[in-house]
Amino acid sequence: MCLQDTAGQERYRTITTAYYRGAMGFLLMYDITSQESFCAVQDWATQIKTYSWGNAQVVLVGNKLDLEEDRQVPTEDAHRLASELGFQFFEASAKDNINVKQVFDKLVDVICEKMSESVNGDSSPSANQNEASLKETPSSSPGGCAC
Ligand SMILES: Nc1nc2c(ncn2[C@@H]2O[C@H](COP(=O)(O)OP(=O)(O)OP(=O)(O)O)[C@@H](O)[C@H]2O)c(=O)[nH]1
Repeated sequence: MCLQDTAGQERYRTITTAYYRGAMGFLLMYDITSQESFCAVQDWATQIKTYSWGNAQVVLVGNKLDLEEDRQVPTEDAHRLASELGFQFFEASAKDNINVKQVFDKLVDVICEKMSESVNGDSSPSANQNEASLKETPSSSPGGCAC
């Protein structure tokens, strides 16, 4: 398994999209103490849908669960957005090692499920199909985000 950590900053966006092609899965992370980072999730999802292979799987992860007292993003909002986008969803803390293993296990699981569906002829992975796994942009403003 090869893991790439792409830069989250806007100015590196053109570079990071080059890494999307060929990726079988994505961990799309936001910070539960930052509404701004959550508001960017929809944009990242669109980027992934545009530049990745059609069968790429995504797990949405709200990080910094150890900072519950500073939470700005309600779990329900993120859960709703993940459902709308067709993503798995976890809250985690890299700092306190909460749900870190589970996040990676889930991503590998969903990738393997998709691969076995492909082998069984339910879908075929090919570059830039983009329609197989990633749902279209939700019609309404996702997750009550005010951005
Ligand atoms: N409290 C807490 N802080 C964290 C956690 N994960 C990361 N941080 C801190 O958040 C800051 C940003 O972490 P990074 O790993 O640089 O975040 P990033 O999203 O990779 O940043 P980019 O390089 O812009 O993509 C650092 O100060 C980390 O120490 C966490 O689970 N809990």
